[in-house]
Formats: sequence, structure tokens, C-alpha cells
Amino acid sequence: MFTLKKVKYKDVLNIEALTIKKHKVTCIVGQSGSGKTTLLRLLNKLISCDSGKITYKNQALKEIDSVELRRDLVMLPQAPAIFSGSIKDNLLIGLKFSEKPLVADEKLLEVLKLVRLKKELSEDAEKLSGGEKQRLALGRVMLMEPEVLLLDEPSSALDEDTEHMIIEALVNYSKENNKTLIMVTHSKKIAEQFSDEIIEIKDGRVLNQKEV
Ligand SMILES: Nc1ncnc2c1ncn2[C@@H]1O[C@H](COP(=O)(O)OP(=O)(O)OP(=O)(O)O)[C@@H](O)[C@H]1O
Repeated sequence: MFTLKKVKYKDVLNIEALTIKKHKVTCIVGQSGSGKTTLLRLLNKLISCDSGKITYKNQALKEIDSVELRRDLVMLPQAPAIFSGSIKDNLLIGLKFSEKPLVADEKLLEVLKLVRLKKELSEDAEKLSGGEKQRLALGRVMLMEPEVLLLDEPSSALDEDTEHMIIEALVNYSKENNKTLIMVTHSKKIAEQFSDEIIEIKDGRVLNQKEV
């Protein structure tokens, strides 16, 4: 799905070769500051590499229109934005931005259940806790049903039990719907348990890529 060859980005990333497979769960692990977020941003074309080549579905990423690309991929940043308004507004905003058809409340409630958020659609989103906001943002991304989900520490604000539940639900959802899930995580335990492949980054380089 993605291939990277001799990719350099400033002094931050220097990747000889890397492949990320379609329909798999790939976890990216590594110390803080090792370049994990930068890698996701390169894949999402938020930034471009200084040299080397990245391809997506065998096409050079630089030749793919960013708007087209983002119909396929959605990235959830480490600190996702929550907008003033209700939970429903916040769930629908991703669909509105990407000009996708809106969905009925029933579907929204299904997604809330999936991310284990026991709240009413009408509740004020800004009053949610940090972990609840993170789950709401994850629900927003899942609702957009992209082919590829790029998630930057989607469970960093959650306790271990909730984290486990959410990641499990997310992985099941991805497998059942043939999604490609690329996820940065601080947790080696989560990576070992849920991924098909683990990419370990150290000082901007791929230290290890292994099938689990
Ligand atoms: N555009 C940039 N120019 C220069 N340095 C950058 C740029 N973007 C990121 N960096 C630096 O690159 C390093 C890697 O950043 P990155 O956010 O990718 O790390 P990370 O592995 O995701 O870290 P964390 O786990 O703490 O989120 C950091 O030292 C950061 O300051």
C-alpha cells in the first residue's frame, strides 16, 4: 500500500526502505522524538520528503492530489480538535468537511457505543474529559470510513482497561471492514497484542520491522 525508499526529511527521518501493507494493522513504536508523528505526516502528505520516494497504491505520493488522497486516508492527530457544540455536531463535522453524506442518529449512536462513550448526542462536547474527547474524535474518524486510518496515539489519554477495549474495538472494526490501520502507540503491549506488523523507529531510522 505504502512504500518508502531512501526517504529523508530534514534531520528528523532517514528511512532506507519500508513497506506498509494493505488491510493490516501496523503499529509504529519508538521513543519520544524518534520521528513517529513525522512519518504519519509524510504518509498523509501534510509534509513532503526532501529526497527519496513514497508511493501509495503504486503511485508516487507527490503526484496524487492531496484532496483525492484524503478521501482515502484520514489522520487523527495526537491532540484532536473538539469544536464547540454537541457531541452530534462533533461527530458529523468530519463528514461535512469531506463532503460525504451525513448519517442518521442511529449510526452515530452505534459509533459512540463502539468507542465506549456513554453520552447523549445532544451533550456539550467541550464538557467531556480529555479521554472522552479523544474517543469522540476517534468516533468522528471511524464515521468517515476511510480506507486508511492514520492514528497518532489514539489512546494516550485513556487508562489501561479503556485503552485495551478501545483498541480492540478499533482493530475489530478495521478487520471486519477491510481497513488499513496505521497507528502510533507508546504501548509495546498494545503493539504486540493487536498488530500484524510492528515498525520500530529510533532516531529517525527504522530499527526493526517485524510481523507479529
Ligand atoms: N518540521 C520540522 N523541522 C525540524 N524538526 C522537526 C520538524 N518536525 C519535527 N521535528 C523534530 O523531529 C523530532 C521528531 O518529532 P516527532 O513528532 O516525529 O516525534 P515522535 O516520535 O512522534 O515523538 P512523540 O512520541 O513525543 O510524539 C522532534 O525532535 C521534533 O522536534
